Amino acid sequence: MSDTELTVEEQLRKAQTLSEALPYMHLFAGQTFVIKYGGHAMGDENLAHDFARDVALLKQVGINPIIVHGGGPQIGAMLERLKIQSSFVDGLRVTDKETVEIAEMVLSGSLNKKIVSSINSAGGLAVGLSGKDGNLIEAQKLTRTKRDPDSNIERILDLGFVGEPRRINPEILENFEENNAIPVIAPIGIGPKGQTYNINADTAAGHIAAAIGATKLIMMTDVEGVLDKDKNLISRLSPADVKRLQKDGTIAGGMIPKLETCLFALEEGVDAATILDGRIPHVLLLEIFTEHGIGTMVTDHIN
Ligand SMILES: Nc1ncnc2c1ncn2[C@@H]1O[C@H](COP(=O)(O)OP(=O)(O)O)[C@@H](O)[C@H]1O
Ligand SMILES: CC(=O)N[C@@H](CCC(=O)OP(=O)(O)O)C(=O)O
Repeated sequence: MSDTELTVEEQLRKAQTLSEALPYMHLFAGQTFVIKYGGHAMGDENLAHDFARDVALLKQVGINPIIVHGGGPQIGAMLERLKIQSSFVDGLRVTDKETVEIAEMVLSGSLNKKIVSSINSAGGLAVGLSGKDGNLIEAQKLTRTKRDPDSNIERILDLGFVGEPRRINPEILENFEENNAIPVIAPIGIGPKGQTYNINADTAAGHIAAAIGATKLIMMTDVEGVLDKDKNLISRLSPADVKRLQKDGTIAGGMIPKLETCLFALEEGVDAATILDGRIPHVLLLEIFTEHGIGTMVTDHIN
């Protein structure tokens, strides 16, 4: 519908919404937000288009958005096409030599470029890179342990080429900021011997947010936010709440690395970490520029 077809009330409401955004624009100008764009959130063409426009808008109003993207479902589809089996432990893909090659190809290749070109078509200046570029994400093999409930013995799980960031070198991102560019980062890390590591995108986003002193970490996924046992949305969580939900099994699968990352980011000085429903059109704008945020906010400041 064009603006001329709107009633006066509808036009006024539009103007009001824009005007309400002004204090947030002032508040956030010059701040850096790390936005994790999940593989599930990027499935729908219209939503992907909205996302790209929102990111371009953030940059236009003086916020510095840094995009870290996932692509779990897209890696899964490629593995299936190639008839390669895949399994997950606590939301992390067990990654052998063949799988890490596919993960890198999908994440740093077509998927990264799709997001870049979509933001550029929306008027932004996006540049794609992986954690290997500029040594952005130096990684090491992730070690995960699990306690056997029967024997109470702690076992080391071998997840193959799953990495965790060891050191983030954010200098390359500063160059992007100086040139008004929006970095779009694929979560692939480089090991000490040049190995390629597959890093969970939430984990990569959290480490990048911590290393650059981001104000906010925003994670876009395919659920409303964190749900309780009765499937009701939990709007705010303290770190202690997260630990309790983890212990009683309310959170599982992909929500585990997401919330672990939120806790890590808060400990490292990020103000707030928010999990948002990427299925809602323009969810980023709603979260950032309106009084009532949506989704689940993990924060130390519970009032
Ligand atoms: N308590 C919970 N609340 C919400 N989602 C949960 C919860 N526990 C497990 N999940 C699962 O976590 C998923 C989100 O993680 P994931 O699939 O890795 O998303 P993404 O690809 O966006 O990173 C949800 O789709 C849901 O299946
Ligand atoms: C180690 C690990 O699990 N890596 C992930 C990387 C992509 C990712 O995290 O994508 P989403 O955010 O869309 O889930 C994977 O292979 O699926």
